[in-house]
Amino acid sequence: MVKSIIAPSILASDFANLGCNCHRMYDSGADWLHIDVMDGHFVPNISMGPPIIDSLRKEIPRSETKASFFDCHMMVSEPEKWVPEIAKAGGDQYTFHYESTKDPVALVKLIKSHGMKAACAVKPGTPVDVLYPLAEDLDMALVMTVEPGFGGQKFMPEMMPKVESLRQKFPELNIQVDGGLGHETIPAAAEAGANVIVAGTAVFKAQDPKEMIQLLRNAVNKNLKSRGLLDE
Ligand SMILES: O=C(CO)[C@H](O)[C@H](O)COP(=O)(O)O
Repeated sequence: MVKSIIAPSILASDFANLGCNCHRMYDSGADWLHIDVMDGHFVPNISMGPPIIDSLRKEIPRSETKASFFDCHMMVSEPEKWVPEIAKAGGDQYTFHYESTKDPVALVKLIKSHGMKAACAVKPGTPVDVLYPLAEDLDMALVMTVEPGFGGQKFMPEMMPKVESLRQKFPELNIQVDGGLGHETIPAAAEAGANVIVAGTAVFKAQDPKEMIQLLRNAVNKNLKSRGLLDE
């Protein structure tokens, strides 16, 4: 069984008011915060790193009763290098790109040995079957629905067969989609079986983030229910 998980991407936040905006997301019903770490090498953009995660963790301590999960999407070369620092800064999940490592199995072990959940992402040009041998050991698979590097891009519906194949093969796996998700594109992602939705622009720029988060959740729950997979 799986749950709907809505993870606003803080890349779309006003960085001058980051802490405040993150509280607003959790207060609006977000389950996770999606934290995009970019190194200017694996992707053509630089965003944020361990010092910002550390500050956010001080602002949003881990809690049994309130949402506080930090989902760190590592768009970096040499992902092995940053595992200890992200763990120390307060990351809960470490998503590396399949394309960025020679030894994904060893990397999954390293991430888990640092007390984090391990997830693996594929870029649009990477076939999803590279994830199949890893899936049993992963806490989540991420199917990118834009080329990684920038927020506000157009959703790629042609990635949906990847999501559907993963859901067919691994019914209980957390399957995340990231890039261009919002009210027009959520039906396709939900129908394909995605249960973890990253949305930056759609949620942060919404007049009512709470309403947007609920809209995304409703679409996911409807599909999971129809598959008999919804963890209520
Ligand atoms: O990983 C990312 C970019 O590489 C972002 O998380 C993603 O693009 C979300 O932003 P938006 O919802 O605005 O498309």
